[in-house]
Amino acid sequence: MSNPPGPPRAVPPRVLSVAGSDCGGGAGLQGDLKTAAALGAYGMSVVTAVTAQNSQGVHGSWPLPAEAVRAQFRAVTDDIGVDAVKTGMLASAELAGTVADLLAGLGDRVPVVVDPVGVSKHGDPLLAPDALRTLRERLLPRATVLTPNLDEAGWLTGVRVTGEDGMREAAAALLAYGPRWVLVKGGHLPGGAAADLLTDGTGEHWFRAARHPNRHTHGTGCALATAIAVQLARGAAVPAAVGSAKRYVTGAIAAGFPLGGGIGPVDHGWRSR
Ligand SMILES: Nc1ncnc2c1ncn2[C@@H]1O[C@H](COP(=O)(O)OP(=O)(O)O)[C@@H](O)[C@H]1O
Ligand SMILES: Cc1ncc(COP(=O)(O)O)c(N)n1
Repeated sequence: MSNPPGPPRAVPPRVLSVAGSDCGGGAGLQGDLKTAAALGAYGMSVVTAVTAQNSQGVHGSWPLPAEAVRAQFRAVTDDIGVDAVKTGMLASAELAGTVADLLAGLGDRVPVVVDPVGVSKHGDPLLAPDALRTLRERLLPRATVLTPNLDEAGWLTGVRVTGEDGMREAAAALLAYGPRWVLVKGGHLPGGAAADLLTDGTGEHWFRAARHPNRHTHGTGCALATAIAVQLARGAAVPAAVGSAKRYVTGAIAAGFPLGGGIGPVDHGWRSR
């Protein structure tokens, strides 16, 4: 016996994460899918690389063939469709170029949040050094929002950021590569506040939260970027999307918990506990 047809169901915003797999579940595509689910979106993933990592560090990393990345992307976009994309770990110059090509095929309508992941919280590399140029020249121009932390802003621009003036200088240098907006994350600056600067070159928006002493911050940047993508997928303007994502990640950091013997994960599901 089949169910009688009901009213059409609302479809949640569709968010695609193009990222590395973190088997430990805190960052990468696992963190992205948890974030999307926590915020009521439908998450999908294109795996760029498999990593073996946990709270103590990254113990191995295996990029996928470009063909596998293309096939995953096409499987999603040809059938299911996407309302926003988030990119994270891209592993190599070849994969960064492949992803840039795929995004170009998507057209300009779909917002793209580019998190230029370079190293893990433990300092382990997640991107080959020769990928920098491809990232800068091919990915950054397609970004609706680019979300570097201070180290990433430093290696993308050569600006050493040690304070809020340096964040402004790095943001201006990054805008020259073509992203529509830049969010320089000040999470690693010393001081009592975790302050992030959002700009499109016409003004500044500062997002400040009290710095939480919790050391369990694995996955902060991934959660923030995906939460921005979720709000953009819903049609929010960029400043509103970042404000909402900042509130989400601040709560997730405050609730981060000790799993493993090192840096534990943020709590993606904090709002439902
Ligand atoms: N201890 C903390 N307390 C509150 N917010 C933080 C803390 N650490 C980082 N953040 C915030 O988390 C977000 C991610 O930033 P960050 O940790 O710098 O990124 P990444 O994970 O890329 O290194 C930013 O909004 C930043 O301000
Ligand atoms: C697959 C993958 N992507 C991104 C990060 C960065 O997250 P964090 O900076 O919290 O280590 C990571 N560790 N692993």
